Amino acid sequence: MNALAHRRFLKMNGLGNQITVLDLRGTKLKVGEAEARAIASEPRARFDQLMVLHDARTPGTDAFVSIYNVDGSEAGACGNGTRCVAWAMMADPQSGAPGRRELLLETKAGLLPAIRNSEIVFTVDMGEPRLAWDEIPLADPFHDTSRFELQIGPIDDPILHTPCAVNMGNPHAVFFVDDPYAFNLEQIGPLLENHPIFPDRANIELAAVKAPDHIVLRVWERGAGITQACGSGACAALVAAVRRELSDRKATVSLPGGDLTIEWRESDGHVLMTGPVEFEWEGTLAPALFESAA
Ligand SMILES: N[C@@H](CCC[C@H](N)C(=O)O)C(=O)O
Repeated sequence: MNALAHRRFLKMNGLGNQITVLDLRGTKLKVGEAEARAIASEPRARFDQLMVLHDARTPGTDAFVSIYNVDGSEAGACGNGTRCVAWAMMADPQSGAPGRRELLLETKAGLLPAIRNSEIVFTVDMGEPRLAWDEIPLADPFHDTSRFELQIGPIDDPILHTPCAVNMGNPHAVFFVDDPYAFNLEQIGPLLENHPIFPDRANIELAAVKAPDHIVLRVWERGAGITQACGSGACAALVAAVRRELSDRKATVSLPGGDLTIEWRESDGHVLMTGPVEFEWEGTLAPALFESAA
């Protein structure tokens, strides 16, 4: 395979979460922070997250996936992007493996089995949430991360306070509120994402439990800002709601871009995320974008 050939990319979305899938399997090419930012500046390849496919590293897996936010930072998990990768590998008429209904992906956060339920609906096993303070990670040793001390706004009348921390392959802080749309997330999001309590920064969720099986959610994403949907954020919100005894272990999570079904499975503690993907267009990226990493 010629490493300097133009590389095909797929522009997709998962409930409006903008995803670009770039297949570098069969090459030694890599994308780093600078390359990710350069690709994000290409109008047709612009993304919230870039999913880069590499040859499998672990026997039994189908591909290793590197994940980048639009600011160039690397993430361990992206639920919506993983469903898009599953479509690209199982259903894309050009590169998909026809007939394949299951595959096993690997990211730096671990193994992610994916199942194709129908033409565009996929379930990803997002694994077990990590809940200890140093696994989130938090800067201070909170014994109970289901309600830890953090607030913004006036000390005696905070705007938001006492979130629940969950690591779903990436760090999340879930604030329970009555109406997620009543907050200026554009303003609050960056303050909380970069709060010193989060040494690796964090994704910030505003969640309202409307019924034991229904959560309304908005997310400020680390490295990407407000997105239409965040799959790992939806998983974190469900896990946080169960930890607070606010919801059932299976619920619909309604995001601005649409609904995901999330289940925190009792039998093995894994979190399953089910939802659709949409293919938008394909294009090619010039080799110059990868030269520095070749
Ligand atoms: N949109 C994603 C989450 C992507 C990663 C996140 N911004 C981070 O840096 O942790 C999803 O669907 O899970």
